[in-house]
Amino acid sequence: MAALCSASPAISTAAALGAAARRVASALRLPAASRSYCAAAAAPPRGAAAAGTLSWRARRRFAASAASTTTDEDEGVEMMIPPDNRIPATIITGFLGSGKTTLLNHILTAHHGKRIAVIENEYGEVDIDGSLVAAQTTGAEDIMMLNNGCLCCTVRGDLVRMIGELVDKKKGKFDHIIIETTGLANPAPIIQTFYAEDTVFNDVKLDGVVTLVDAKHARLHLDEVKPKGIVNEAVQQIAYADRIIVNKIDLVNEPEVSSLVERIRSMNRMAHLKRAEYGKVDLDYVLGIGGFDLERIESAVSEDHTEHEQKHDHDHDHDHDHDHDHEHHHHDHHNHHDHDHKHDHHAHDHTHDPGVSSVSIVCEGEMDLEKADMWLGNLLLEHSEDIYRMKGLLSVSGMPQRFVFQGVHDIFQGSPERMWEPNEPRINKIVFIGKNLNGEELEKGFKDCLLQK
Ligand SMILES: Nc1nc2c(ncn2[C@@H]2O[C@H](COP(=O)(O)OP(=O)(O)OP(=O)(O)O)[C@@H](O)[C@H]2O)c(=O)[nH]1
Repeated sequence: MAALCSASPAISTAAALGAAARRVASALRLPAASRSYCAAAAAPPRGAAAAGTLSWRARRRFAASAASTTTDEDEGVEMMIPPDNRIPATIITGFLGSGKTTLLNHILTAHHGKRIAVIENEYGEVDIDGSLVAAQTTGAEDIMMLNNGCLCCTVRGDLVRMIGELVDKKKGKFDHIIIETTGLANPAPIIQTFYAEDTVFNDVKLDGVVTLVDAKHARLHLDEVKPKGIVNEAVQQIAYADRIIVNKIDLVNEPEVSSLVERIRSMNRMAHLKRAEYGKVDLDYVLGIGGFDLERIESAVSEDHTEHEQKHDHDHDHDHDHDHDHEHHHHDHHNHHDHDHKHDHHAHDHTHDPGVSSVSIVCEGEMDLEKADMWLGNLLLEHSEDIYRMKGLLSVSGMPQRFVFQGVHDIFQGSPERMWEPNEPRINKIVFIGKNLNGEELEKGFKDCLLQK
């Protein structure tokens, strides 16, 4: 497993810290020769495949995303690496009755030219939803049912088997897989399946997690206090989303929607958010979104901030209607050219929800790789259970490219991306979504990794 970036001295240092730290450490700490290429590692989801396999997977992924910068040292591996033409898969989640099937039906009956295979997980139901039967005759290439339990727990193995079957028997006959989870599913283990299982990982890539939120009832579920150790699925579904659809807005008034949107934003500011009736959104909002592609991370991270600074710009996907005013809006990221000093931005730490929140940190300067390595390693070692989602963009000292990364708990992937422009401000950004996040500590830890001048 340590062979991922084996020349890295940080691996041995981090070994003492344990598996998660070691892998994260190897993700950032690279021998100079391979920095431009091999730059990531993944930790195994709990109970998943061996770490060595995952490291290899990670390497393959990153090589695919940074193939143009291969070094001799890695050529042997690179030659084994196919281009990433795996089939994209979208997870549709959302609490019971939030409108998942309605959205699925909308997708299947729309004219998008995509051939879609559907895996539908109905908890304890036997028959396919009536509306889907109609859809089956039009849009769906294949519909498979998982009826005997919930995807996130008892039938994960069935999901793996079904994806395997789809790929074996029907490869080339469909372009996209949509998985509709039960309303009670926690998306985390389902996401992890895409990284942990060879049969899935080799042929299928996770495109994104789309979460439906019932505008009328969501509050009830979000407020529900669960017994110790039991997750609130409604919260989890929002926290892991790449796209959020606040559905059923016809059933509530505007202030109610706005306050719900504000609350959702406090839990996940990385996801795009739209309001809808009967799941009616543009298809490119939900399909082909690349929420798990490193190439898209920068926009995800950037939008997180521009949203707060461009409250009145409605030209893009975000719902800007949240009316809570942050004190930190005043920085203009576009004016960094005018600054010749280090310009730090404050962490946005939302505390509306005592459980899940998001913390975003932006600061200018160059990261000390070793420090960032150790910090992130230790952080994940101690808090990977609480850190649901993480995305970032770093300016690493000595690395000519921008380094992008994303993570889900202890699964971490990162890669050098495009070159920094000569006059481009070296801005580092990181966004966390999770439980019990301490914004101040995170901000301090992140900024302490900056190279001291
Ligand atoms: N008024 C209103 N009803 C909606 C809307 N979207 C969906 N519904 C209705 O809400 C009910 C539940 O929708 P589904 O799409 O079955 O919800 P689901 O999330 O798949 O439900 P489960 O599979 O049971 O978790 C259906 O009767 C839908 O017709 C909406 O925007 N407005």
